[in-house]
Amino acid sequence: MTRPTDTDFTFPEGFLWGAATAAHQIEGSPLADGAGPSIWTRFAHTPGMTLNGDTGDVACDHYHRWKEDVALMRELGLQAYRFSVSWSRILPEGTGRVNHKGLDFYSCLVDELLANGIEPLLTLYHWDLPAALDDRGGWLNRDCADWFAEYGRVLYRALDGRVKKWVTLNEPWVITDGGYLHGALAPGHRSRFEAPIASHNLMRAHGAAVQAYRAEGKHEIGLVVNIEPKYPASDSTADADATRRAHAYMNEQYLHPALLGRYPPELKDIFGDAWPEFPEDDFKLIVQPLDFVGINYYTRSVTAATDSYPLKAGAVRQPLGTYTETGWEVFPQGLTDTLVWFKDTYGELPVYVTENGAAFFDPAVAEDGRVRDPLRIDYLRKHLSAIHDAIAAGVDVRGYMAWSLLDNLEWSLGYSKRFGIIHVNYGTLERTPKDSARWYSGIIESHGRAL
Ligand SMILES: N#[N+]C[C@@H]1[C@@H](O)[C@H](O)[C@@H](O)[C@@H]2O[C@H]12
Repeated sequence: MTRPTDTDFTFPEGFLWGAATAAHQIEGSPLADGAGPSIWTRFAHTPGMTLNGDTGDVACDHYHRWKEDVALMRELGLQAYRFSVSWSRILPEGTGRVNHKGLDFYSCLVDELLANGIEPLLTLYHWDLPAALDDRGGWLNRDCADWFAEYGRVLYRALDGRVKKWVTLNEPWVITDGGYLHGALAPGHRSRFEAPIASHNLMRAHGAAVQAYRAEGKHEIGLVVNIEPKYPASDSTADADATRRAHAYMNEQYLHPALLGRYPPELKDIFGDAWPEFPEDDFKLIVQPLDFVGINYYTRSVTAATDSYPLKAGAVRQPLGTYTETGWEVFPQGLTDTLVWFKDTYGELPVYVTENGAAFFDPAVAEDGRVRDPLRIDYLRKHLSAIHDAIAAGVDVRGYMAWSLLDNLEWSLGYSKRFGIIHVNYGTLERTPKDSARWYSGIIESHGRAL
């Protein structure tokens, strides 16, 4: 990675600098104003499912503090804010009756963002399926494509024009690997037979939501995936094969159907008799022209053959590596490699880095009011430089959303991991911009030249 000089280091004109969150992780008040429960409301209230029994009942109380949070975004000079909508605030039963108080919350948030010169990037689905739809089979029910398109249409009609960048799904790999294969995330299923069905239906729902947008909307829509580049632990055939399987399973399983209209062949090997024969017609729905793809990047995996189920591949800890609080290696080159791989594999489609960040053990707010988080500044600096290297290599990267705006609910890990550039005191809910927020503010102001 080259260390740029001030003169030659620029990000493209219009490169969008922002931060990201998700509804269930920050809002709190999951049942307020007529909202219905989601699978995460249920999952977190099921004993043993989350660390310390942590729930999203309060979270960062963004549901009541959204104006304060937008003011903080303005203070930091954010140009964009990526957030998600809680489906069951809009449609408490998942389909049918619209809860207008829920719609009003997001309409007011969007207006406040726009009034402060901040562009909204709206994610339709960031893991919090209405519980009422899970009762009808959730992502295992092929009707989910119609449900999701109906939900999208309600939001498109209400917000399109004020919202000009839409995302259908956030990280379908995590939704199925966590929620249907290994059971660590809501709805907590553990089935190698269910996981491929949920994955496929998520992609059908993605296609249906994009189709619905093309009929209603006039702006941009895309898909957000998490990509973790895989590097073989040795030059053995076993490790090379394991790396190929892991790459296909995590990195190609959703982009291939969405952009190429087919699954990577390794998936049939991985799932064996649990891999269904999907109707060819499904791919006509799944493949829809996209305006961009969002890539969430956190780390890499040095991959070796293991007896893990069903992948038979696993990550090898690097003895000289630097690791975050979530056990992820800090490897900025992996972001450059990922962005170049995306362009080489899928072509010239515009890309946003829609999440990038790290959990470190942050100190409390000091007496001088600062939260000193040098490791996060170093992480963000190196990954922004890595993006610049990818841009220099010809990748059309359009923006960067730091994960996350606020310390928040890290799903099953509860409040134990802090990813925010803004510290949240979970007792008082007081917000304090960390040193990394002040640093990032300077990066935005200099359009990256201060890196
Ligand atoms: N873990 N972790 C941090 C972060 C998670 O908080 C987000 O909700 C996901 O989109 C993605 O997994 C990344």
